Amino acid sequence: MKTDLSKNPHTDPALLLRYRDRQYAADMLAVAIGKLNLFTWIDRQGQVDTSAIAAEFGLAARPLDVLLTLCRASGLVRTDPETQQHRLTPLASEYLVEGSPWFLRPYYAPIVDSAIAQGCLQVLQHDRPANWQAKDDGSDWHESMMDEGFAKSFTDLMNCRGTAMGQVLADTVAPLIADVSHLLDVGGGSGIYSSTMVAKHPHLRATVLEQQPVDRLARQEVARHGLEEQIDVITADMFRDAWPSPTDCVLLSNVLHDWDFPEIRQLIQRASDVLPAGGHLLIHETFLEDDKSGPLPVAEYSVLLVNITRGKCYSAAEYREILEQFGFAVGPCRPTLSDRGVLTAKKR
Ligand SMILES: C[S@@+](CC[C@H](N)C(=O)[O-])C[C@H]1O[C@@H](n2cnc3c(N)ncnc32)[C@H](O)[C@@H]1O
Repeated sequence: MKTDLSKNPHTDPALLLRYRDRQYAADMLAVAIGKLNLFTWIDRQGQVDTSAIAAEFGLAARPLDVLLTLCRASGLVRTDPETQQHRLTPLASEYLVEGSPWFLRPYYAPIVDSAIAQGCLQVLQHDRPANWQAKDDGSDWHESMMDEGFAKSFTDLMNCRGTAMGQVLADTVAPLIADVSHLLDVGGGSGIYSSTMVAKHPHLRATVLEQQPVDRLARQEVARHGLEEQIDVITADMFRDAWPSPTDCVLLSNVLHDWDFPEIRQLIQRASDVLPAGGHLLIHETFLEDDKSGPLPVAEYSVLLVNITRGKCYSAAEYREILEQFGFAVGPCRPTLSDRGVLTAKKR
């Protein structure tokens, strides 16, 4: 059935997405409390920096950053902005330190050995994404996306989320899109963001760049919306193949959070290479606050991402630093819908 993509919802589905997006956070906390006894150790030290925690528990940098972000956002740890030393808050001191009369470790015992908690511990120690929802074949999300059945189900997941979000994104960037003629939607999934953008801004043309087998799903969806004249879908590897040009606006929607810093730099460099001076880059994501003390829903979502992908949630400040290195003048980060936002940058 064809959807009117120019029609926005009247409500924000944030609560519904948060239930799903926070699914791994409780188990990650259970590991910190029940397996590592992290808070008792920090209490005994008084204050510690990240490298001391990594060395004591043998934890990898990417997942440890996600865990500490969750602890800050949950009001359990405070990090001094000058020294980057971590200390417990009174909440953690009272309830998460062995010897306290109010110690809550037994409360987490039922989930400390759950499949998700075991995955969290593996990721913390080995920096390897566990499998997607304990899939039997042990594939991580990136490998699973090559499988036709998994790719269909996950693309459906992103597509249903993207319909409302794409409409709001298209409105949020409307002043900027007025001067854009061709959008390149890299890792565009079902093409829903190109579709909503074109539906709202009929002067616009778009290209969705996707890998197999998602490219076929994108073609089907674009056809279902009757937008084949305005949107084409090309099959390419975003890291290896040339990005199509000319384009005056690149969209990276929910793509960078799948990757670690080397891949993020590579994708931003490729965007910089393909854009003319004055061209735009739109990063549509869940952004952490610059000091990584929240927001809690984004810190919780980051736990899910670190478990299933090679990425996590980043702050706008982290993206800003890379964007400036690759010749972008970075604009504001504007909220869109459901804890998401868009960071805009203009090629100098
Ligand atoms: C998290 S999804 C985001 C989809 C869509 N942009 C959205 O916001 O819903 C990431 C997408 O990147 C695609 N992708 C991953 N690696 C890729 C590669 N090497 N080349 C092209 N696309 C890739 C995946 O197939 C997937 O559709």
